[in-house]
Amino acid sequence: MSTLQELELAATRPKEVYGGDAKIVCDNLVRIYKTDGIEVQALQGLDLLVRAGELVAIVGASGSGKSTLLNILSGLDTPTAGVAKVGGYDLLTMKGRDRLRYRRETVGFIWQQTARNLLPYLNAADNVALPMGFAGKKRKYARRRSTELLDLLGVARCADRRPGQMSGGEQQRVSIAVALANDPEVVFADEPTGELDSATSQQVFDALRTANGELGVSIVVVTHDHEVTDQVQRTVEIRDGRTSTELLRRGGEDSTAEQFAVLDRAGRVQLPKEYLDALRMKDRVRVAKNSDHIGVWPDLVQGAAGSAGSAGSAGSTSAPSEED
Ligand SMILES: Nc1ncnc2c1ncn2[C@@H]1O[C@H](COP(=O)(O)OP(=O)(O)OP(=O)(O)O)[C@@H](O)[C@H]1O
Repeated sequence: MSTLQELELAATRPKEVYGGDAKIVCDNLVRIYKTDGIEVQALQGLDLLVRAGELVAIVGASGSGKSTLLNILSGLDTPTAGVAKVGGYDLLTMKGRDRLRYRRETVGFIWQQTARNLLPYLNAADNVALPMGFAGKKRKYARRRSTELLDLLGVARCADRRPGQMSGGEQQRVSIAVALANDPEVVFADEPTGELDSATSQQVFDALRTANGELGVSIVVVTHDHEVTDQVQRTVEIRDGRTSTELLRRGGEDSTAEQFAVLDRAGRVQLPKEYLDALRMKDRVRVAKNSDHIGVWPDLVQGAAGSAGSAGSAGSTSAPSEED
């Protein structure tokens, strides 16, 4: 039993903060839309951590909640409940002036439609210099940084061209330079290659990787395209408003990706639907702890009887084999 002194000490000890020093922390994020009295839970307790310097893809089918998440992380929408923090900004409590500074200096954006990224009547150099002007940077500095960024992303030749005089891939690479102009901590890219062919998409991803590697900026790419997995080290899948599985690519470019399930703070794991369907797992599964893994088996008795909820049935199934 704890002494009073021990309890007092525990109470004064700083609590461990979820996510620690992660650049993006989403903890049990909920967004409910209400239209005509009908509620839609677009995000249903989403957890996500993105560390400094990571290049992460967030994928999900249409309606899974990607745009909702992106709108919250970009400061355009406010979540209903939960925690959402980016670069130290609390997105639930952030107000007017902070919101402006956050959107101008802490994060950068690349949208699918070029028209949202670049002004058609400015050349590439001026497009990149523009956000620096808004942030109060000197013209000379803006010029120099604009040249450096266009050079880094392989589009120095476009400096004097307007968007209409560039290819789609060049426009997106200039858009990356615009997003990086104010040296943000995180860049969000919404379907950045959605309108491009695969060779051009490759160039855009090469540019994103260069920005990530050379400048150390965290980059989050949101897309419905699962092929993106080949381009990044970590892919997080959203399903039904929650992060479900992660694919991690450890090692070099040619390494194969390993699939992981997300384990939340309450110990919940969402198993991939195809695994559940293949083994006809429903309502309840048997679990057993082994020295180095936890096994999960279908409840065979329940499956055979077609019944759900009969107490004790899990205990009466045959013992799982160690091969699983
Ligand atoms: N403004 C809104 N009002 C009501 N429901 C909404 C609103 N925006 C999104 N939803 C609903 O929330 C859920 C998640 O939508 P969201 O747009 O975030 O998904 P998504 O993964 O971005 O889909 P897509 O790839 O098609 O853009 C969907 O069921 C959608 O119908």
